[in-house]
Amino acid sequence: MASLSAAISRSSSSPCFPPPNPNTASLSHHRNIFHSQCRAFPLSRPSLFLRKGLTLPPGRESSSTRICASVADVSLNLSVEEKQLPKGDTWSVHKFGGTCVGTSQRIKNVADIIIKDDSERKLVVVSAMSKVTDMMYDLINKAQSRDENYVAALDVVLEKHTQTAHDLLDGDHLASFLSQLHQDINNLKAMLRAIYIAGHATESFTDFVVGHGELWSAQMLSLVIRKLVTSCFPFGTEQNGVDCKWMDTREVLIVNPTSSNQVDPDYSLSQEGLEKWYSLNPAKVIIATGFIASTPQNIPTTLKRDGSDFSAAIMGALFRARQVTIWTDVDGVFSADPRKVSEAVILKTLSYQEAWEMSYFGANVLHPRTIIPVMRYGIPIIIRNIFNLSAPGTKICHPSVIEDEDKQDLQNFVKGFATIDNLALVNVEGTGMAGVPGTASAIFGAVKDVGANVIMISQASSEHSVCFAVPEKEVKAVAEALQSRFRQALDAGRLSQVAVVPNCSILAAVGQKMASTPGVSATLFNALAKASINVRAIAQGCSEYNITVVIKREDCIKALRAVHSRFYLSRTTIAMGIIGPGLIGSTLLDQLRDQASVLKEEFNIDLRVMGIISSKSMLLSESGIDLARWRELRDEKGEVANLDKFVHHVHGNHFIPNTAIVDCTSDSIIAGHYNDWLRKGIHVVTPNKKANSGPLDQYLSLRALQRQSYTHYFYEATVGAGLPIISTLRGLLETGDRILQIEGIFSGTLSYIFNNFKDGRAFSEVVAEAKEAGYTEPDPRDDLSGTDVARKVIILARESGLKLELSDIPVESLVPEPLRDCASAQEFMQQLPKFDQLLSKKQEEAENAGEVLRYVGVVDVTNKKGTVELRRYKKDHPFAHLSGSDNIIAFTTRRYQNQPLIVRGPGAGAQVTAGGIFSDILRLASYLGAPS
Ligand SMILES: NC(=O)C1=CN([C@@H]2O[C@H](COP(=O)(O)OP(=O)(O)OC[C@H]3O[C@@H](n4cnc5c(N)ncnc54)[C@H](OP(=O)(O)O)[C@@H]3O)[C@@H](O)[C@H]2O)C=CC1
Ligand SMILES: N[C@@H](CC=O)C(=O)O
Ligand code: NA
Repeated sequence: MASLSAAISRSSSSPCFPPPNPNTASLSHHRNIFHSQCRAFPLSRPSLFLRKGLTLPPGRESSSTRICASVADVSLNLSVEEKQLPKGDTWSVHKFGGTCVGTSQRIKNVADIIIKDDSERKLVVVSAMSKVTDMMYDLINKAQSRDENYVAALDVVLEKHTQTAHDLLDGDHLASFLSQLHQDINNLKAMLRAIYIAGHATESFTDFVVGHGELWSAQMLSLVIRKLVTSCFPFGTEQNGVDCKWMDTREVLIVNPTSSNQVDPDYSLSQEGLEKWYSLNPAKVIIATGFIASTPQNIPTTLKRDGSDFSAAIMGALFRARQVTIWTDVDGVFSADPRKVSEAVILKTLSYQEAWEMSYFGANVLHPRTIIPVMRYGIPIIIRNIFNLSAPGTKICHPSVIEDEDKQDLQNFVKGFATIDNLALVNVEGTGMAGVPGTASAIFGAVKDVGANVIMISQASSEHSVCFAVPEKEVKAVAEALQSRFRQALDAGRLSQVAVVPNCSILAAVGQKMASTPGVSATLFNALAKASINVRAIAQGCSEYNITVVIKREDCIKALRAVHSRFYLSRTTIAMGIIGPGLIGSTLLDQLRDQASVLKEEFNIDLRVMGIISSKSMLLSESGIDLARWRELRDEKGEVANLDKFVHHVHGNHFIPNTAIVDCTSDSIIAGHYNDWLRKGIHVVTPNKKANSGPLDQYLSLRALQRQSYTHYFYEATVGAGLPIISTLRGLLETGDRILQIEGIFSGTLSYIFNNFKDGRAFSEVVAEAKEAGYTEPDPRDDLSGTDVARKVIILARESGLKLELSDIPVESLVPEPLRDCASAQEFMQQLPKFDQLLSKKQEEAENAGEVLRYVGVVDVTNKKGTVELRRYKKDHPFAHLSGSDNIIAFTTRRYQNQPLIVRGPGAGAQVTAGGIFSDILRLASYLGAPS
């Protein structure tokens, strides 16, 4: 060691290490380091002098003064008043990190943002260009490990800044910057040489070298601003950019090291330094170096991790700024880690305390120490994304401000969720602990002795156990220490065990208003219970800023999603599974696609189609299928249909509060699952008539189950498609009316056929048109046979309280006898023209009698029976005046006895049917709490 210090001492006069140039402030620091390193001299006076700002000896002006003066310095002509630091609302502070100034284009963008900020005065803190700080550390590492490559590495640093300066500057600005840069590089070369010779760099040497990145970026930015503003105001004086100065914060910011490799700002010395600096450099725009500072002994130092954020916060406090904006590359603080929770949102506001809590739990928020300086003066910090200026960012401020702004916001109760993984729980248990003072002290004393960090503690008031979480890697030592510390108590049975529960995670909910809002923890635990997450331990501080639960590590993401969605997703977010993307299903998907954003924005209804299944294939999605592309996605990512897997997927995501299955098939097997789905809490919406017109006992049990379970089953489109038939009937019944008869034309297909089967047209041709128009059932024989009408009659009859089976309704089939057993609908359609005469004859007979044919259904509630038949009506009868696929349904009731209540309109077709299903889905959302 003796030889090393000798080498350093010698190097001061060595030709390899040129004597410091007294003309620059940075070199006066340089000399201080060098002196303190050699322990040969006390602090040099010139630098202290500078910071005190009393006088500047000739040739000893600060580098900032020098650079500004090289353009035109009018500041020295200002009055004493103008040289006094104005504080308060006029200042806005910005901090730009390394990525924000990573390229010349980005530096220009930063300059643009600063110019556009219309605050009266601006203080801008900049970091070194991205990667430069690492490059500077690398120089030191190379030099002290005697690697000659430090020289080449320094050339790279020089080249990077030279290139950037050429991109950004020209004329005098460029010349003055390059001259300073070369001077600095030469000095660094000399210092690095000394480090190379010594094979060692002290902390202050390192801090001095590393801080150059900030010096260069601050100088460049200030010159770019001058240049840009000058080009905008070529004839101006004050606006012409002269009023922008750069600040070497080592001349202002004074900090004291603390024991934990941190620093504490010395506010009064810094304030003094700032006043002096400002009296020499009064400016409305100041570009200050982040990260670097000096000790009270004038030794260069840094503000350590996240130092530039800290610099900005301290500056904000010193200037009593209006606000401090921290520019980064994210839109703000998320409500949860967006890599784990795709639904995570950017928080508009956070209180200072909430920001602390979130950052403790590893969220990407400011380091707590960054918040302290501004919190003292209630200065808000805004975190914004430089790459997305349209995002307003997250504002961290005093809670009273938040209350004013966000009174309505429910999510204010719990702001965010965070997790800590790789923990173990330690449980010390035994009857001998209760009422014995000192037990907790003995437990945590033993933990401290092995240097473990206790992350959370929980003790039940029965005092029979103390449980705490420590990092997994420390748990073995902790357990051993406790076993040994409590050996006697364990042997004597006063303690029953020291148990370790490995593989745990902590989930924390953070929110200031949790303290004053009853039910927050109930909601949290309810969400965990719903997702089947077992909670191992719980802690809530008296401040109630966070509730912490310990869970199994494997449950962590599931738990995070479950609780996040409970607080952040709208209560009317519905995970939907669509079965049967045929004519009606695919029309529904298109309607959902077109309407989804309006529903979300205006009604807070968030409908997510998590799966689509046909009889052959299915498409599943974790967060919701893009409905603009579902057909392509099905072709690309579709898998073989598996109904169980489908239902499990749609219902099993744990993070969407509601599930609905929409059955758009006409399949009775699918309808047979409704019971099971409702039992599981899955809501069902369908146009499929099979469940309600199937076996009576199954129908009755389905309805009973629905009523008991608070799970909803809607089927308006089963009768009259989108027409309000079921809802009208329900309305009458529920308000105490008595239904006497429901009579009508219930088949859109048969209505269309008989509205158009005239003027000598062929029956089969009109049937083909009805099929083409999408009015028919998948197999048109279901319509022509009268079965479809019979099913509707049964549905309405049962709705009215009649206990009828489908077989109780006699039907008159229009399907020619020989075609009833055709293998397929297609074959039936091909054969049908052969039988056209059958119906033509009936039609002619009616026509000749001045009548029309209509296929009607009747629910005779009084006589408890239903009928379905082809009838003839006079041409002046209301049923004779229909068009298209019109249905007409007349309700004769006690209230509507003389004049029946009539509902009429298109009763078939893809759009109106899908619209009816969609309307049922919205009815479900409104039952779940959507605004009306
Ligand atoms: N058309 C209208 O005006 C009205 C229709 N409705 C009802 O709407 C429903 C749908 O009619 P529509 O769209 O015309 O029929 P489609 O035949 O066009 O579509 C039926 C869909 O269901 C799928 N499917 C059938 N069985 C299964 C199964 N077991 N599992 C999964 N998917 C299955 C089919 O898939 P794949 O293609 O693979 O077989 C197809 O995607 C019917 O119940 C009908 O009564 C109600 C009111 C009016
Ligand atoms: N095929 C049916 C469709 C509606 O239920 C009809 O024609 O009415
Ligand atoms: Na309807």
